[in-house]
Amino acid sequence: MSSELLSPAEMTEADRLAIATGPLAGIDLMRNAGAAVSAVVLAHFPVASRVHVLCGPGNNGGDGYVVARILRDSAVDVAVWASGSPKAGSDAALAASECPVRPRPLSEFVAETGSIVVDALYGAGLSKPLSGDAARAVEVATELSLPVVAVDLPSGVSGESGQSLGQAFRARITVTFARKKPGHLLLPGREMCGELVLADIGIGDGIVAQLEPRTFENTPPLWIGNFPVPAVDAHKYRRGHVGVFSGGPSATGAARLSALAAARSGAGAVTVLSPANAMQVNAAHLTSIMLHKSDSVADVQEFIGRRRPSAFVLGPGFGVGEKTRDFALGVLATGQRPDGRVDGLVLDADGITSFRDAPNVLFEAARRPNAPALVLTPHEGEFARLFPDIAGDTNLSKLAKARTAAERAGAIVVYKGADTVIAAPDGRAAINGNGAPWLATAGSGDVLSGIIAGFLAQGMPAFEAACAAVWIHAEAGSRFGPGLIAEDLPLALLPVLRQLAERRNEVTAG
Ligand SMILES: NC(=O)C1=CN([C@@H]2O[C@H](COP(=O)(O)OP(=O)(O)OC[C@H]3O[C@@H](n4cnc5c(N)ncnc54)[C@H](O)[C@@H]3O)[C@@H](O)[C@H]2O)[C@@H](O)CC1
Ligand SMILES: [K+]
Repeated sequence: MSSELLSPAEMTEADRLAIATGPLAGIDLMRNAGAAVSAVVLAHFPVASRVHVLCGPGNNGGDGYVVARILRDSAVDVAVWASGSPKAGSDAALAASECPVRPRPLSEFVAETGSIVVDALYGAGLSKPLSGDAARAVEVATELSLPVVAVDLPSGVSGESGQSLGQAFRARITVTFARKKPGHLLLPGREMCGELVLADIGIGDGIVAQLEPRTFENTPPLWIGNFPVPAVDAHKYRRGHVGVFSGGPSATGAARLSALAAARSGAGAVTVLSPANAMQVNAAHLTSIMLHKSDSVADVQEFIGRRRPSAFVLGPGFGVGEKTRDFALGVLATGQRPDGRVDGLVLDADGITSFRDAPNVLFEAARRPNAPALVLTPHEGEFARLFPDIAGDTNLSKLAKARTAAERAGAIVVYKGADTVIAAPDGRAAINGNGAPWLATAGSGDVLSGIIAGFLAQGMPAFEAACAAVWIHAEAGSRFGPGLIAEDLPLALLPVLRQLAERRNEVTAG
């Protein structure tokens, strides 16, 4: 499955395995990589006056020497600027020996407007910030606004984290090999890469499978097989019943947004659980969505026992405090009760913040055997409240942070942002790449929580439910575009859901 992502270390291992297994040798993979990059350069910049290929000392530089040879063979005016020379006997040294363009030292690098830069300085092997000649080369390219085609990764960007420690190339196009890396999707890496091209260099799916990757790009193939489509004889309660907790009389809108989203994502029934003093305002705004008074944990338990909801949303507009903690722990404790177990709880916003002083109480409840699946949906600030030490660890990427948090909490963690990461306690994680700035609008997160609960209620496993919801929410937002407000989102889901339902049917039929 090509939604797998490989860390730089995993990619090195994939290279090693592929070479050990044959039939391709290291130099063949390098020639394929160089050929893929040259094809991109020729296709995108057919009238470039000159191509400057910057070659580092490792295999990334090796790819660069192949590019220079192929472009020269295609009658392109090519200059090669080298930082150090490849180790004797390496694939890169062989590629350099086959390159007819005599390299000049990177320290003398000069370029002219109208030319193109191929950045083959460092890729997977980047081990420290760019300095000296490499940093100056970034400045030259930036100053002249030269289009940069990056080999594997823009030099200076970490394939692991997407962070750049110092200077880094900002590429127009990045050509990577076999599988994308986390740094291609995590910010700011995603932006530094420009357009991303994934090239097959002959590392087979079987080789990648041997590594058992646990990180994925969040795209439909990851979860379409679990995407819920109602059976012909569907009954509304068999399509799942979602309960959404409403805040007090002046904070009811968030819960209604969640409720509407849960309903639109296919839950057969949705109930807003409202404090007595907000019943009237909720009643005035609800039609197909049901309303139930609930002021205490006992009220919630009575509702669960009688109405058998399968998933809850708690947090949007609910307020921070003891009542929130009691309700969350009450729902999680249904795993220990004979009279109605709930499948899942989505804890968002105030639901998360309420546990800032006692996160372990929440995590212990989520870890108890048979407990409902807990899905936490923090943005950066909320994440730091629940996991201050993880949030503050500058050695961890956003991916590693979400993964560590999920393991600690025994919960699915949806670490929101323009590069949302979804992580499961079993180590799986997905990075979302279809986010759009239009989604940064009040109430957008409430809608996301509702979609997750809607899928949980329909029996989708929690990791897949969270991944699907994040992708669909982002897709709906980016298709809607400018002017989007949260009220628009539940309806904007429809064309996205329709296409997915059709695709799911094809998967089932096929
Ligand atoms: N056989 C293979 O392993 C293949 C590798 N490929 C290419 O090989 C690359 C990885 O090659 P390498 O592992 O040799 O790593 P790199 O070529 O990315 O860099 C390794 C070298 O650069 C030095 N270095 C790293 N960061 C530096 C910095 N900021 N300043 C100065 N020196 C620095 C390291 O000490 C090391 O000597 C991939 O990105 C890809 O482009 C492709 O050719 C496909 C086949
Ligand atoms: K590079």
